[in-house]
Amino acid sequence: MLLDTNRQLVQASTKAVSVYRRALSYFVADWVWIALLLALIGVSTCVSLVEAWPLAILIDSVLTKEPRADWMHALFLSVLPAGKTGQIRGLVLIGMGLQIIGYLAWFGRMMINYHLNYQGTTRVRYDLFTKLQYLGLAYHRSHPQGDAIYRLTTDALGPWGIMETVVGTVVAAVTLTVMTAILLSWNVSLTLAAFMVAPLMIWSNWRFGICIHQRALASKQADADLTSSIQQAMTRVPLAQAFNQEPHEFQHFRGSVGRSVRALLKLNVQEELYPLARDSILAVGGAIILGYGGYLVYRDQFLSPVEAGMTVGLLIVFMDYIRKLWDPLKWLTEFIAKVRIYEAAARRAFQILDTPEAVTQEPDAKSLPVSSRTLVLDRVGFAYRPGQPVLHDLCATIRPGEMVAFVGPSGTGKSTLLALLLRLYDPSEGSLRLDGTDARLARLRDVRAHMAFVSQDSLMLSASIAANIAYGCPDASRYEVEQSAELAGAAGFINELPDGYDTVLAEGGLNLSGGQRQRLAIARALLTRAPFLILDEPTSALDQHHEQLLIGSLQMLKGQRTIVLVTHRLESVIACDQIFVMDAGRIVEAGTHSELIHRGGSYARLWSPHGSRTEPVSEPLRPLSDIRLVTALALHADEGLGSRTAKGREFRRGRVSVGSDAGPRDINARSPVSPPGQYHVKVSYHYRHLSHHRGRTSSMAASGMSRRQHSGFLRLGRSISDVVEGQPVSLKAPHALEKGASAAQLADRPILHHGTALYHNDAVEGCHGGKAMGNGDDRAVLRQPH
Ligand SMILES: Nc1ncnc2c1ncn2[C@@H]1O[C@H](COP(=O)(O)OP(=O)(O)OP(=O)(O)O)[C@@H](O)[C@H]1O
Repeated sequence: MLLDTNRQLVQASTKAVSVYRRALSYFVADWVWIALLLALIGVSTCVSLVEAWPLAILIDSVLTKEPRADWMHALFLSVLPAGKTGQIRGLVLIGMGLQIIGYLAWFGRMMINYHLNYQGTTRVRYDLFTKLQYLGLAYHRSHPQGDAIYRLTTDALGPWGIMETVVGTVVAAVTLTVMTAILLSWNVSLTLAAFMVAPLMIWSNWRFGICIHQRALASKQADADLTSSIQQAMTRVPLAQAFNQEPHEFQHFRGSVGRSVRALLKLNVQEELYPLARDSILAVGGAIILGYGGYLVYRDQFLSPVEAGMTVGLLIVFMDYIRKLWDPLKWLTEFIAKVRIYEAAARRAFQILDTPEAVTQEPDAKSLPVSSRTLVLDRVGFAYRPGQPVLHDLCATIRPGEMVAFVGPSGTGKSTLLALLLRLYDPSEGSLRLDGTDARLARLRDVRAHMAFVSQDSLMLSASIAANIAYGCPDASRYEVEQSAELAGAAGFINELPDGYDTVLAEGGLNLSGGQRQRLAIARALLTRAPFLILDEPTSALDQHHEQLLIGSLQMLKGQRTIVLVTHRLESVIACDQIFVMDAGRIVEAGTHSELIHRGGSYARLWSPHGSRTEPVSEPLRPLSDIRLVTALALHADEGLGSRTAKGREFRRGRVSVGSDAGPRDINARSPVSPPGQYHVKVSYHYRHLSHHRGRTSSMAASGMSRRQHSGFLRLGRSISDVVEGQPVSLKAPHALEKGASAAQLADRPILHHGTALYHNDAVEGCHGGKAMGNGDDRAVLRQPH
């Protein structure tokens, strides 16, 4: 039993020593400053040892006929002039000089102390912050944010506290030894009398030290709880308001404040009792020295004069030394209690540094340059907690440029799988491979650089919209930022804000709607140009119109980027190359939309649980004749350039070329316009005026053919090949295809804004949304040609 206790004690002290060593290691780089600090401490100590001496010399050697003969008096007198007034002046100057040197040394010590404190603590905070940034979701989800903030701000001071306490204690031990030796050399009995109060000092230091330590810890904990509870309450404000829980929240807050105040008060009582006890003991010590020392002076100077006996000057020095003994004694007796407070704080800080990371990088991890790659899930399994797997045996191959979706009921592990793709966790079983390389064997940064992620919660910074979009790509130009916003369907609402892209968002982007935040998050991901776009419920907060726009944009990116989509909105996955249906952590079906519908399994049931949802695609899509788009674009171009009407003109040989990342290409009947998105469009066409005569239209022979050519930006909401008869399609274009107009200037405008009359071959059957130009909600219904 005793052996066990001893072993535990040894283990505890070994651990403590390792904490101290680790804490001190943060100051090793500042060894020059530490050496200077020690030198200044030496100066201060020497000054404090001699500063009472000028008065003693004055009384015992200058203001008497017979100067004392000991070495200290001899030393002082040797530097003083011979005359009494000169000696008095000299002593005044020495006393003043000592005081000034003492203050300067103190000032230097304080400055170095601050410097060391800030340098070391900054290093600890850098380490902590970096570690917190890299710690996995598992850590952050299981620890309150307030706790991390407290450790980073307050506990990070622990290593400096240890450093300060250790240095202070070493200096105190040296000072105490030197003072005791000096006192003993002068007068043993008075020194022993003076030390009669030492046990009391030690006891009071020990007793208050422990008590203050415990109460400081309790107060720290109460403070940390208060910070956490405020931080959590702030995030719950909307919830509290919605459920009328403000009074309850206040009660909760009052409870936390009460606990913090009570803990602080208990600490304050001890902190104030301590100097009371200290001063009382000092008063007792002072009385003993004054009484006994006074008696010794009386005895040695008057009763039976002794040459080397006690003098008034020596008594003054004694009184001064005894007062100064308190500090080193205090340091020594408080050492344990004090260092424990800092040790506890340092431990809490080091706990974070020692937390194992959920995802680590192998020392010889491979570099994996960013490139389009085939992603293979090879029998992937994962468990958050041992023995409770949430993913089982997932197998899939996702080729570059494919758009794939994972769908299935809530809680089946879709988001968990996305977290594995981002390497926020590593699979417990099986592997994820990028072009055959196990993601675990590649550099973490490289794997993550392949992925642009849109999370469910669309986190926003308190910064401008442009900065929010450019978060993952800070070097992006304003034009690129605007293009991403355009693709994500965010440009419309951004341009309507008074400060546009420079609008500064409130914390968490709370001055935007959920859908607007989601579109910004999508723009942010699109801007990174990472080959994989990972989207977790990207349309959950979008209305149907913006959902369509986004899906259109994603389809446009198909082929250029690999898109991995998790969604419950099955309309979004129709165009996916592969749809993986998950249930209870397994992939239970895989295929295209029509394959899965025809199979009549889980997907078909998800799609139409009660047989009520209309299946939108039962036949393979038939593209509209692209020439109609050409004509429509040509007509629109003409409209956009200010012609009052397209009526009265006949258009011929329309030619539209579009510029995309792959370079400009012509659109004609053989090269269908696909996919949707934003294009730089050049339109050239020939036309001639028509004359209307009694309801019949004929060519105005005299006018002949004219040629027009224009260019600008055009946004095409959906691929023409996806247009399904009877379904609304959003064909958006700027109101003018002007030369040199920027994407931002050209806000969404309806291309099909005047109804059928403008368009040939009945491509447009109708248009709702009004005739006004600039109504961004206009939609047209295209009809398949017969
Ligand atoms: N950090 C976590 N620790 C422990 N279990 C978790 C954690 N995150 C999720 N889970 C559990 O893992 C399972 C899968 O969750 P996940 O969020 O991946 O499902 P999901 O299919 O994305 O759900 P939803 O469609 O509702 O978003 C759930 O049972 C969930 O409770």
